[in-house]
Amino acid sequence: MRKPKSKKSFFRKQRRLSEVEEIELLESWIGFGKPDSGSNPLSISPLPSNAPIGRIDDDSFSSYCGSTKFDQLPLSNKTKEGLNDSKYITMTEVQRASLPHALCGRDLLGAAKTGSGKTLAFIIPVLEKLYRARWGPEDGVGSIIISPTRELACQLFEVLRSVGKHHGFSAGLLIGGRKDVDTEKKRVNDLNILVCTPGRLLQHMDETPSFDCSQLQVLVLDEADRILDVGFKKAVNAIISQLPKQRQTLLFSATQTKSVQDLARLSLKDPEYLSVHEESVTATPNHLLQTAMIVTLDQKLGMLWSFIKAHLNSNILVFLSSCKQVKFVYEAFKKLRPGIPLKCLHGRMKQGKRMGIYSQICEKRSVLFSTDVASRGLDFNKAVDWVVQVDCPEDVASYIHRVGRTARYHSRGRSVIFLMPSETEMLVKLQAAKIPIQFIKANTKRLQSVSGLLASLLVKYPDMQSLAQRAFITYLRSIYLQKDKEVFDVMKLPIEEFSASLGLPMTPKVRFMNQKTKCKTVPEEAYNLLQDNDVKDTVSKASLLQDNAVKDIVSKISRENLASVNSKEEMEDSLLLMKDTPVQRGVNEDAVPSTRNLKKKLKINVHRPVGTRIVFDEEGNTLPPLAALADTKAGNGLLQLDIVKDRYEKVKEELKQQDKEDKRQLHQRLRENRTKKKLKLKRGRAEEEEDDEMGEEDNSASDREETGNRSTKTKRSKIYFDSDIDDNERKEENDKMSFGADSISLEEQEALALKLIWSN
Ligand SMILES: Nc1ncnc2c1ncn2[C@@H]1O[C@H](COP(=O)(O)OP(=O)(O)OP(=O)(O)O)[C@@H](O)[C@H]1O
Repeated sequence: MRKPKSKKSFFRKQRRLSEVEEIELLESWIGFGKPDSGSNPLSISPLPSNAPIGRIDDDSFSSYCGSTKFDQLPLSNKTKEGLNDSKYITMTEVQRASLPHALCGRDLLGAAKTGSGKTLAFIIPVLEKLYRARWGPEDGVGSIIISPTRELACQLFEVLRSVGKHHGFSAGLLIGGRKDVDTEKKRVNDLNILVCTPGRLLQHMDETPSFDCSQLQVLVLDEADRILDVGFKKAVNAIISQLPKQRQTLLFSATQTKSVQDLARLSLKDPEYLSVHEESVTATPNHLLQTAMIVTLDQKLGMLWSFIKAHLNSNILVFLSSCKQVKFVYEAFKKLRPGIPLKCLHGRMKQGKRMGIYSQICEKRSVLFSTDVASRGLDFNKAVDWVVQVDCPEDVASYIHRVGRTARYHSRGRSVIFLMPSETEMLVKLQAAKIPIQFIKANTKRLQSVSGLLASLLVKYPDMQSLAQRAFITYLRSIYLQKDKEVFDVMKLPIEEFSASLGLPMTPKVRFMNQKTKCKTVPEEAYNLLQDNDVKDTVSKASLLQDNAVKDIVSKISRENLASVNSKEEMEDSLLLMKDTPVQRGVNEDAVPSTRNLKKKLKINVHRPVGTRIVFDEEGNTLPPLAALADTKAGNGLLQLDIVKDRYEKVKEELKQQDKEDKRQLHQRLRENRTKKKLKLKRGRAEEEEDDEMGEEDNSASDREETGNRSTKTKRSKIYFDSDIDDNERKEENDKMSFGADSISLEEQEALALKLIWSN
């Protein structure tokens, strides 16, 4: 709802200085007209008397373009002091390129690699613009900085606080997940700079009566392409419709949008497009060493576990595709105790906890399991050594942002992505986007399988079983919902093996997957073409076909196009081997990490008897081998295996029954709860009506309170989604709302309505 224009604008006009006064003011604090030709090699030309406030003429503009240090720019002393205190002396490339334009008041689209210092490129102009306009508390909101996630908003707020600490502006952090909305509502209009997520900002625009942005001077969208993305489309359109058109707009991201439609929504005025690293050989930071491995879905967790065990002294950021997967892997690995602190971060966590995790990861060696909530903008104090992408990102932009959490500013970093054989098309896309990746193989001697351990955990901790089931379903759903069908095909996934790899005794039903189409993925003729009987016995049909797909894709990638990477020795690692890199050597089919070989070598132990005791050493290693299977190697192996299989089947059956019973009980409980809630609501309304009749003579204060309460009771509150609950989860919520398995049937609803009528 657009509010009527306040009287403030009128007073502000009255307060505005004459042009001459403005120029004098500028001169007094930025030293125009007094070039220090002695110490400063780049003397600053005086501002012409007719230059509008906040703009630099063409001559002086070009001299600023050559500046390399912040103190060579016409910045206020307060900003300069703030920069000095924060140890920002020399400008980065993106700052050098964008600051002169932004200080001229131009609209900007800035694109530069991750970790290249884009934050200061918009924080400084925000401070300067308001300073030049002599913004004060009574002027209200002068600048809005929008970030797609809460953590990033907090980080931006901290940078603003440290660089702007000598200024007198008030700034506020408006993000979801905070309960004190009412306090925020009272104070939001006194703030000059808002750092916020789209959901919370829109909530204030809609619900806070005094909220006024009509005087806005600068709008900043950090991670602009994400904010202009479909996920935020409605919220952003609603926000922009309430902002004045006369403003400066700054858009920054490592993967900038050029979509005319997107930009039209922002009504940019003759914007400058600065793509700082467009000429660069790579789209990712130069100090980042990127690798890829072919890992089948059922081997992912074993590979991740082995990776963590091989890098116990590193800070590792692990990306998974959904909150539920993060929860499961985090809980399971925590119980298996790898010997390094584990943390998790996802959109479903309480805000306080999320912030705690974020600051902890900046300090210690640890492993952080996260959804894409941590993929954009977060700096982690340059502390991340490794980025591991267990699940493939949705697109190239996502990949760039994820790996960009390491190798920030001048620091080094490494990354590895686990690609399933069916996802190798992603490599072609990454290569086309100038991302240099080396293929690596795992050192099979160091690989440890965890599926057996997980199966035991699931028996020991029943809660873990539902976590595993949900992780399984949400993963498949996330693949199913992916837009890029060239890369993501849920029908190509080895579902049974995946389920077993999570330790599940049986494969959960996946409603959205049609079994018939599933069979189509592996045509019988294609399988028969493979003559190797030995292989036929041991390897699933699906993985064989996927092997061929890998080879096809790898052959597409030409050696010449790959940018040079650091020496092999540097990358040789105890777990990751660089020796056979088919991408670099050209096509060598033998060198392609075959799922067949991996499968043999990994020996995933899905048939280990459930409930077998696991013994750990002090580092969290399991003490091998598990007795039952060790015996199979001995003479009585077959007999032992039969016993184990029998027991496994029995437990499987028991769990199946238990599962059915649990589901039945859960449904019953949900039904009861709903009935209770409805009855309670009904009773509450009846009481209120009674109170109304009795309390007609109450004083006005209590009347007001009553009206307020009632309005909150009857008002259907709007849901402001925060960005950082991942899209899949959101879709899932919607699914639940519309087709929820637990929703009551029509008959039940009718019965319930009758019950309510009779109870009156
Ligand atoms: N001029 C500078 N001098 C020294 N350090 C700097 C400078 N500018 C930025 N940095 C540091 O570089 C790191 C990355 O900066 P920043 O977070 O702004 O990068 P970014 O380009 O916004 O990254 P992303 O694309 O991931 O959001 C930060 O730790 C920041 O403190």
